[in-house]
Amino acid sequence: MTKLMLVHAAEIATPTGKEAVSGSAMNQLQVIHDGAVVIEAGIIQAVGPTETILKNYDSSQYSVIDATNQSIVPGFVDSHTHFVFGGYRPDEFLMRLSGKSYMEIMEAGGGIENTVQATRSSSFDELYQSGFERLDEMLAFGVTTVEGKSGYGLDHDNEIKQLGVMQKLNASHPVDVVSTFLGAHAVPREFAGRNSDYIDFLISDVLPEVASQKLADYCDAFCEKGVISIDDSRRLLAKAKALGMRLKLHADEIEQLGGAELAAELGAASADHLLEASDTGIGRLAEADVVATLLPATAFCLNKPYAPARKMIDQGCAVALASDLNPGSCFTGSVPLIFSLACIYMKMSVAEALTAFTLNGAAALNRADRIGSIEVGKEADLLLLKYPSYSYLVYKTAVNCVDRVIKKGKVIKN
Ligand SMILES: N=CN[C@@H](CCC(=O)O)C(=O)O
Ligand SMILES: [Zn+2]
Repeated sequence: MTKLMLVHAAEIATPTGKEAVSGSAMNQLQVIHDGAVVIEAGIIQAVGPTETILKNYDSSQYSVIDATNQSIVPGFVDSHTHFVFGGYRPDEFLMRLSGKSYMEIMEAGGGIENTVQATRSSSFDELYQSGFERLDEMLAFGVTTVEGKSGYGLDHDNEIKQLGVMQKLNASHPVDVVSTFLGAHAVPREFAGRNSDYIDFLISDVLPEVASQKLADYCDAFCEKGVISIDDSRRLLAKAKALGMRLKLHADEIEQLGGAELAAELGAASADHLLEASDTGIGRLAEADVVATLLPATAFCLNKPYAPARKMIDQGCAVALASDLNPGSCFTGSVPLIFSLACIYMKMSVAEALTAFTLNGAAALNRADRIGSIEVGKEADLLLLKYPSYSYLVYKTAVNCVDRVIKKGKVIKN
């Protein structure tokens, strides 16, 4: 049994609780100075001042890490990514730099469809290998749990292939992978102009297998003008819910369609993007306890206005932050970049951003009872930062502050 003790951390900073934290409570962290954490069998046994912990626990029975001059925060939970895919799309990035919009590129046959072709022609092993390397990169930023979506297969076999890759990555990589079925990411060429027929196909030919074989925990749709309509999203997600799956929704990213309202109506775990969410939609998310997952690196890469995080928190929403790592709109999983964007441009406090990237990310994956905070009984997913306070996550601007990563009580990145 691995027994680990971290002592003399300049600061242990964590949100607390077993569910999403909303509104003004997002700003309330528990901060312990000269703190210690006791871990046995991957589970946190005690957290407190080092002096108290050393009185109650015999340190000679533990591997001890001296965290002097360092701070400890929970492992980051990146609750929205598309990290399993074939091929790259740098040409589209350059097209956007010279003025083309994301939707113009997609409508001209590029965008997601490009990655669909490359993913279909990639083998399972190729996707597994590149997925593994991307998880390594995320781990280096302190991400200990990641959500990954299918949605680059858009046919039966290739959607199942992507989900299978994520299942194997979850079993073999130290980072935990939570899978989402995003067959409704776009309408593939074979179904061009027959959007509702494509949703019928997903409902009859793919979704039942995904649900019954437990290939994904969540079902999601890119609910956007010209992609998947509100009605088709509702039909698909209602069916997924009836089959026992939990729901997410790409909502109100580019146009205000009422995606936030739909996510609330269906009781989704999260509504994601929300750059254009209406005031009514924001109110509904707060009422229905749907986590508002914001992806500022995407707004940054697309040069769009950021989601109204301040308004959402002030209106009582639980906000999560995630990367949206994908080969098109946002090819970065940079946690430090996201902290900077959230605090400098979205007016979140560093404490709110930390809550958003840990406990609320965990809540967006229905795992807040197990991960997302440094509390007795939770899995020991912790980060030792190179600096003495969590405020350096923003103060040391856009630079990785993570020194060591502890996953389920084991040091996995030194
Ligand atoms: N908006 C839709 N899906 C992704 C982009 C996927 C892609 O362009 O490949 C997103 O969340 O940003
Ligand atoms: Zn996405």
